[in-house]
Amino acid sequence: MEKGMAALVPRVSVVVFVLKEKTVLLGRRRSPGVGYSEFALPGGHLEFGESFEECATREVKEETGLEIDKTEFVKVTNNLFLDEPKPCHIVAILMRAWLRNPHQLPQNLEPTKCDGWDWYEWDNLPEPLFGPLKKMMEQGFNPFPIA
Ligand SMILES: Nc1ncnc2c1ncn2[C@H]1C[C@H](O)[C@@H](COP(=O)(O)OP(=O)(O)OP(=O)(O)O)O1
Ligand SMILES: [Mg+2]
Repeated sequence: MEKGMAALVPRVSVVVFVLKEKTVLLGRRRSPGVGYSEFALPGGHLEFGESFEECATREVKEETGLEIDKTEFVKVTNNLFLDEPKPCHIVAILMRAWLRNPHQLPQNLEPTKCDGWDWYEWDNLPEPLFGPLKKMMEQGFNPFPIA
């Protein structure tokens, strides 16, 4: 490999459908890079030694202040962003969870990364939606458990 060139490796991200009644929590991304200005789920990179549930709990807390409960795995996706200025390959672990206290409000704790958080119905999602999320929605995925 050329000197000074970072190795390109896949990374693992944990992203969370935080569910409240019939809605899911989304925020508009402000961090430079993939999904800039698009609506996406809270989440981030899995840290060394973490379980998926621990990572979900930590990322949601860091980004929104919300405490989640009943966190469970729903799906894994393989995401290639090869045409980006900084190409990346993300294995996304999608989790779902509910609020520990249904009255707790989301806070925008990382305002350089996100415009703010709000609840949206799955049938009426905001645009522009982050690519991987849009694809899942178009394929008929639904994050809510079957009643
Ligand atoms: N729904 C999704 N499907 C696939 N990939 C996603 C999804 N949501 C986010 N990602 C990707 C985008 C990013 O490349 C990656 C990490 O998320 P991101 O929010 O950018 O990290 P972060 O800055 O919050 O975490 P860290 O501080 O751990 O790096 O996950
Ligand atoms: Mg994040």
